[in-house]
Amino acid sequence: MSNVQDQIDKIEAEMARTQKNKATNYHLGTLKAKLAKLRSELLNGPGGKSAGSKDAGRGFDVTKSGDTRIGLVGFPSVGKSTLLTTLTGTRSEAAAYEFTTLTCIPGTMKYKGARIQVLDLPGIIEGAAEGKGRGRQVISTARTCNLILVVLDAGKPLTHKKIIEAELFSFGIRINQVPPNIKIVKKEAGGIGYQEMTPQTKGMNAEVCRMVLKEFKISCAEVILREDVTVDQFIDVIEGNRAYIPVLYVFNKIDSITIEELDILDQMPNYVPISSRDEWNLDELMEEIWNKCNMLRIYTKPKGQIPDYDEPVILHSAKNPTVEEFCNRIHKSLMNSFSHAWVWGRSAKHQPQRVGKDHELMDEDVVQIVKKAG
Ligand SMILES: Nc1nc2c(ncn2[C@@H]2O[C@H](COP(=O)(O)OP(=O)(O)OP(=O)(O)O)[C@@H](O)[C@H]2O)c(=O)[nH]1
Repeated sequence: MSNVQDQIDKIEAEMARTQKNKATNYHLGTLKAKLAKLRSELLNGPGGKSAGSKDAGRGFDVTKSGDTRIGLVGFPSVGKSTLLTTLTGTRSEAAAYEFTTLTCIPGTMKYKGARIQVLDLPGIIEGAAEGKGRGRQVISTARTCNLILVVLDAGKPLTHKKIIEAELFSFGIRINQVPPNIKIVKKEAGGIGYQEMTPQTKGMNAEVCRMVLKEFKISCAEVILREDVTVDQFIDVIEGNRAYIPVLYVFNKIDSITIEELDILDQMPNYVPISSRDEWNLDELMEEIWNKCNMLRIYTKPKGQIPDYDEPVILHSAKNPTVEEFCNRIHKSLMNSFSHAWVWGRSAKHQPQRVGKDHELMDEDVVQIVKKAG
């Protein structure tokens, strides 16, 4: 373990020493590939690619207890525990049991009918300070979060933000990014085919592509870059086990800074100022959490009954989910007996509208599933 960490430190030091210019571009690409491989090894064990790969394609993922899971990350004493208690009230014993081995402290809150599980992920930054011993389970739990709140002390230097971002990056977590539009098809023969659909301005070219692929022992593949990407993004697609998670920066303790200081912080994207001690601005925080998680509420309506408005089915998606995705969220086998559905709400052209499995739902629609006869 420490041996791998030593190698990582060495490469990071070499990269810091290397001046960035055209001549060193290829070398830096190779170093980045080496670094990515070592980080994977540190996370998953030698040769292992498994730990994170299962959740890489999360879309309508169902979390264990609750509809949505959010994780709190921050340096000691920034106010994570205070925030967790303010948001979730008393801690749930049942949920605590689930995580005894993780040293994650969970709580649950309800917002707009969704049960949101909030986890404190303490190991992450302590691990960063020591440079080793990051709890692997805490990291894999962080990777399953629908949203990460980076909690910062508004009175402390912004370098803390950078350190946390670097940590999350090294765990294979990509914050506030979408997966890059790159296609890589491995082949048996024929060498490397390289195509740019858009001119590359961030360091990619045919030679860098070839050298990075070589590091990953890929000698035959078709590569198509459909957008302007960085070498890091290219490596992300080769490794294929990245978790793309939205992040909100929560600046706590704004009760102890001046209005002028607050104005400066205000320029930052994805940021919410709060005081968890004085309970300032928590409404905005909840609304931002809701928006960032891309949650949709779909109400179910059993035949002949009024819809269940207390317990919506929660779906996560940046785009509108289909009726089929809704059914799969309720039960894996439901589609086998699906005939059609009745939909009331914003997605329906008339109320109700009879729809098939491909109909796209909108927030707060009401759906009644009709099963096949027999
Ligand atoms: N002024 C002010 N102090 C706060 C606020 N929130 C928390 N604190 C104080 O900050 C200190 C640390 O708060 P905690 O909630 O224990 O912080 P933590 O991030 O959980 O700390 P660790 O458990 O060490 O990781 C406590 O003394 C809190 O009373 C706030 O909004 N304003």
